[in-house]
Amino acid sequence: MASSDPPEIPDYKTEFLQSCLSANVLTFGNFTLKSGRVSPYFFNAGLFHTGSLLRSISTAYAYSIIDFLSNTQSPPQDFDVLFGPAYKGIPLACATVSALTALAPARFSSLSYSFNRKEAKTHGEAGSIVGAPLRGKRVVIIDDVITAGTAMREAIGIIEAEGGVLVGVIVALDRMERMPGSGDGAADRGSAIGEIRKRYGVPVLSIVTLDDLVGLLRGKGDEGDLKRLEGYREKWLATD
Ligand SMILES: O=P(O)(O)OC[C@H]1O[C@H](OP(=O)(O)OP(=O)(O)O)[C@H](O)[C@@H]1O
Ligand SMILES: O=C(O)c1cc(=O)[nH]c(=O)[nH]1
Repeated sequence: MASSDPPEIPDYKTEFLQSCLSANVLTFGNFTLKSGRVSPYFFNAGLFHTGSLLRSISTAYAYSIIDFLSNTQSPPQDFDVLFGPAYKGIPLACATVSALTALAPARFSSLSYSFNRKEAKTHGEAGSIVGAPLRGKRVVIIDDVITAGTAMREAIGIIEAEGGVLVGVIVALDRMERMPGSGDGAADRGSAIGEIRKRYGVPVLSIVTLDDLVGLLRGKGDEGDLKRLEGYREKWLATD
């Protein structure tokens, strides 16, 4: 491999990126993000809505978790609950618990899922948590992306309020960008992912990164999209 070539990535990551592109989960244009930042690309996990696409994304999350656990000695070696923040995290948590159990039943068949309601229910079982109760449980959060970290901070707050212990986070795509906020222009600004790692001392995994996407698009994707993506990465690339 020539030194200028992008590093090789495992097959499951390439297949995952290809399925994102063919299902338009990854699209190119002008998108206003939750934080207000305008991005030339967007990851819409809601489009993984068929059985085979859901299976593809959940298997990719499951491989990433198993890869991580088999290559590290540091905690967490085990966790009890996969928590998917409403709304897009919900099917991701359910499907990934199922994928982990299918791939490694001895290890994961008693893993649970859990998610929050955006509005608390006041009748029937009431409350805002659906699935496994979190009290005393080791919890991993699963979501699609983290940009400013607002959704993730909210999810961590819910887990803490319910008495759970955060032991890890996994997202599909690491956008590798600086946290939007007051210091947008500052060269030393880190990512929301980096902040979570530092603040909570937990691993934050991703199936793929923006670098993986750029590597795949080089020579294959639309030249204009690739240029805009590279320009955006150069402008907002995080320092951590
Ligand atoms: O890091 P942030 O700046 O918070 O942005 C990322 C979050 O934004 C989107 O969710 P959103 O809150 O739009 O809700 P949804 O899942 O209901 O679409 C996305 O699914 C992430 O959870
Ligand atoms: O930052 C966001 O709001 C965001 C980015 C992205 O790629 N996908 C998404 O659902 N939200």
